[in-house]
This record gives sequence, C-alpha cells and structure tokens, in this order.
Amino acid sequence: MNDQAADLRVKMKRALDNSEEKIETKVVAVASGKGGVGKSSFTINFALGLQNHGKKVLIIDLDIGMANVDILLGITSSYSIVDMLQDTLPIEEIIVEGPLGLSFVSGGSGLTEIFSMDQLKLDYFIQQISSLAKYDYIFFDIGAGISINSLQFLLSAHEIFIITTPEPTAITDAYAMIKFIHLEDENIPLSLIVNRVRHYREGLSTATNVSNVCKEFLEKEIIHLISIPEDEMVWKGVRSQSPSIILAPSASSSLAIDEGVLRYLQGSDREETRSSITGFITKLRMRLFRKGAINR
Ligand SMILES: Nc1ncnc2c1ncn2[C@@H]1O[C@H](COP(=O)(O)OP(=O)(O)OP(=O)(O)O)[C@@H](O)[C@H]1O
Repeated sequence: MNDQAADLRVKMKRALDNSEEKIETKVVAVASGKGGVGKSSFTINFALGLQNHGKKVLIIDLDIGMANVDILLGITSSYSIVDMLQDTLPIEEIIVEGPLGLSFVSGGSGLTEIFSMDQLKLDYFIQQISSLAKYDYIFFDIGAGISINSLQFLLSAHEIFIITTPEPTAITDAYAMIKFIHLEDENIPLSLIVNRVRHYREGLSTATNVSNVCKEFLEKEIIHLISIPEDEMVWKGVRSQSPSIILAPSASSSLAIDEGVLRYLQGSDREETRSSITGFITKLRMRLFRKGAINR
C-alpha cells in the first residue's frame, strides 16, 4: 500500500515537472449564497464566451445534488469524479466535450466520496488534476451555500466569482458568503456578477451596495465584473439544452456576457502573478489535510 502511494507520488511529481506549466491555468470557483440565481447558466455561458475567444476551458460540476451543467449543455457524461476515484480511471476518460469544444467533468452523485479519500486516492486524484494544465481556465461550479467540503475547493481556487440577483435575499446571502470567504482567506480575489437585472442601473446599484458594505465592514475590494439582464433567451436556452450564448449570440444577456469575458481577459492580461495548476493543488492538498478530510 505504502509502495503504491510512494509510486503515485513519484508519478505525480513527474507529471507536475513535465506538465505544461508553460501554459497558465487559472482555477475559478463560481459560487452563490442563494440557490437558483443563475450560477450554472452563467458559468456555462461565460466559459463558452472564453472558448469563443480562443481559450481552452474545463467546467467541473461540484454542485452535487443539484448538478445540472451537463443537462444545460445538452451532453451526457457516463462517468464522474466518483467513478474516476472508485475505478481508478484516468481523468481524460471522464472528460466530456460539449459545444464549441468546451470540456466538462461531472462531480458525480455525492461529494462524500471525493472528500473522504484515503491518502492513496488523494494522491491519485491530485495526479489526475495535475494533468489538467493544458486548460487555460478551470471553472468549479460550487453548490449554493457553503458546505465544509465544497469550501476546500472554493478556497483553493485562484479567484472566486460570486453570483447574485438584485433581490434583497440573494444580496444578503451573497454578502454572507463573501464574509465567510474573507474570514478564511482575505487575499483571494473576488468578483461579483449581478444576474437578472431589469436595467443597467439596477445592476450598478446592487454592485455598488455590495461593494460599499464589503469595503466598510471587511475592508475588502470586490470587483463588479458584469451585470446580466433578465432575458428570456437564457430560459429558452435551458429549455432547449442549448446555452443562450450559442442559441442567441445577439441577445442582451449574451452581449453582456461577452463584454464581461472581454473585460475579464483584459484584467487577466494585466495581472503580474502567474496562476498555475500546481498552486491550486498545493492549496487544496494543504486544506484537505488541515480540515482532516483525508482518512489516513
Ligand atoms: N439572466 C437571466 N434571465 C432570465 N432567466 C435566467 C437568467 N439567468 C438564469 N435564469 C433562469 O434561472 C433559473 C435558474 O438558473 P440556474 O440553474 O443557472 O441557477 P443556479 O444558481 O445554478 O441554481 P442552483 O442553485 O439550483 O444550482 C433557470 O431557469 C434559468 O433559465
């Protein structure tokens, strides 16, 4: 058993040494305080927007219980991370290709399996994740609210997108989430997406309110990445299992997403620090150990 673990660690180190670290991989966790605010629809459309700009993107659906990214993308995934761990499958076998070449991995039916890994499984998991350095962006679609398990992925990401709507309940929950994250890690960059706005001003005032509260009580800057209008094409896209940015590229929501993608890419270009998959893995490993999520 120990030999196997040592062997895996050597392979993992080799994978990391040989990994295409020349390519930057940014890990973004997408979260919301309240459920049903459009987190999955946003993640998919934003990821497709990045693909449209020549980026290679992978979505990992960790919204267990409510996992629906594959349904929204109109694709079927036969295997999940749970299968990868149980049957020692290479991660390539569980990656499904969606529209515009977007890649997708399903978290599976239960996070418990992922978070109750023994050392051997953790090493295998990390070895597989380290082979994802070929992607420019990896998006984790995290379940609404905070569970101790999904929190570890959330806090290991290079940055976090928080989605809210202008509804007071959604804003309160989004702020609670921001505060929680900030108390765990005050350096992690946070961006706010205001979804389903009735007009431009509503998005701006919602973002300004959240931003002011964050500044005053947490001394935390939060970037207003984008406001997305209420748009029936998003709903139509869900119904036809064809993401709205593809179904209706000139719909108001699609134009807003595209603007957000451009702004995001310009911001990323200005960043001085490099984001690598190794950085994400190092943080994740440390967090899983610290929280005692690993069965030794
Ligand atoms: N900008 C928008 N305009 C109109 N409808 C929208 C918009 N964004 C999302 N919706 C609708 O809101 C509903 C919920 O969206 P979605 O499933 O993406 O939310 P979620 O936050 O991921 O939910 P959950 O918490 O269940 O994971 C869907 O029916 C979707 O069509």
